[in-house]
Amino acid sequence: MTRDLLLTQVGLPDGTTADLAISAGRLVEPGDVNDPQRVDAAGLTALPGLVDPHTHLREPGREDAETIDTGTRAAARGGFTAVCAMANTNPVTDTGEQVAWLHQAARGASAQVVPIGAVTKGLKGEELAELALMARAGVRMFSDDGKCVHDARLMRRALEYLGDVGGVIAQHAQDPRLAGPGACCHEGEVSGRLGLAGWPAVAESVIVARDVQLAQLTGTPVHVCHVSTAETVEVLRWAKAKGMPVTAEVTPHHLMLTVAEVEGYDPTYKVNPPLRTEPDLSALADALVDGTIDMIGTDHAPHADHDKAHAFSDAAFGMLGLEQALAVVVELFVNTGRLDWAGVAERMSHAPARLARITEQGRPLRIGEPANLCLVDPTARATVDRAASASLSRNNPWHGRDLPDPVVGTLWRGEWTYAQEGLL
Ligand SMILES: NC(=O)N[C@@H](CC(=O)O)C(=O)O
Ligand SMILES: [Zn+2]
Ligand SMILES: [Zn+2]
Repeated sequence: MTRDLLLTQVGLPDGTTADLAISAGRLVEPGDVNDPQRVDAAGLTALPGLVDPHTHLREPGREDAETIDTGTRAAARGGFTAVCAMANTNPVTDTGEQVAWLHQAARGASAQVVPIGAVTKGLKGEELAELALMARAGVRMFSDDGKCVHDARLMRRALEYLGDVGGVIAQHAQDPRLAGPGACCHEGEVSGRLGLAGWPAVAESVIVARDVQLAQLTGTPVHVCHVSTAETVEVLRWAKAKGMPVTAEVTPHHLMLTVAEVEGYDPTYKVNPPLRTEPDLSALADALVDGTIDMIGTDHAPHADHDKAHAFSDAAFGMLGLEQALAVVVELFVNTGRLDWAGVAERMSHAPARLARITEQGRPLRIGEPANLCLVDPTARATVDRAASASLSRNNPWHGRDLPDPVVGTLWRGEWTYAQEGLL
């Protein structure tokens, strides 16, 4: 049994200050703790534990890039108490057995691991995976992420099946014909000048426009992964105004970095979908603030050096995300006054927990609730050092940048999964 805990004078998302007491993994009345460990939290803010709707853990199959252990330690370092694990592992999470394996393998991890099931067998886009058996094993979110479910008929059938189990499909929206083979850079002036195959914005928004209508038709919700363009924001705004069942996420990198990063041909900045333009970034930011985009998804995509250290066109797609996600959100939205802490908690904890139907996460910090929280120092800053990461991989797009360094501690079920030196 871990020791009781008392966090004194901690700021809460609603702007008030209180003492938070924790016993047996739950928030309790401050009078109900016994000989607690005391932490002076004056000046710090407590957020509900962050929930990532989109993480690549790489285990099983690519344990040289990330494992459940290292990936969830990176999550804890970033303030996350739950991560939804994408299905594009080897083997793919496309059966009930594979879901059960992941639940078992994640015992002892530093955060809750929520398996996402594949929509199609082997992510091949040809026949449906064992949706009902995975649902029986507890899966509610399904995705072929890395690949788009591009066959409209298959997408419709998957949505029809999932209606009965209360599921949702998270779509990697990329028309494979419009973003043809080799497409690796936002189609525009930069791709032309650098001689890189273009990935046009419209390849994303046409799939989103189709999917929101399939969601409407079937009544089963669609979630749009890593929204990257102003055109997609327009489609989402229209779909939500019509009451179509759709949610969407945006990554920290699509909010802060533009295609200009690609000028140096550094494969660290090769990601799917590609980094876009300033007008896209401002449309994405406005959409996150006004609720058109519901939440942050990190798309934490670790890759070993030997998969990244190639010519830009040959390198793997993806970048790390868990450890600096909150830092980027603080810099862009809290420090500019565009979101308060309650707004951050909604977009990085409550909304993703609702999406993934994780009942014990994304809860308000109230007596009786599970003690999942992240302690934040709103003023701390640091220069990011990719070597200091808990991840096994080093493809960190924030390396060398001066950013907020907000997370000082993370508690999952009342236990410290991360605590900055000197906190305890
Ligand atoms: N985002 C990426 O560039 N890569 C992801 C797949 C994905 O999210 O599409 C990966 O698995 O590496
Ligand atoms: Zn994707
Ligand atoms: Zn992904």
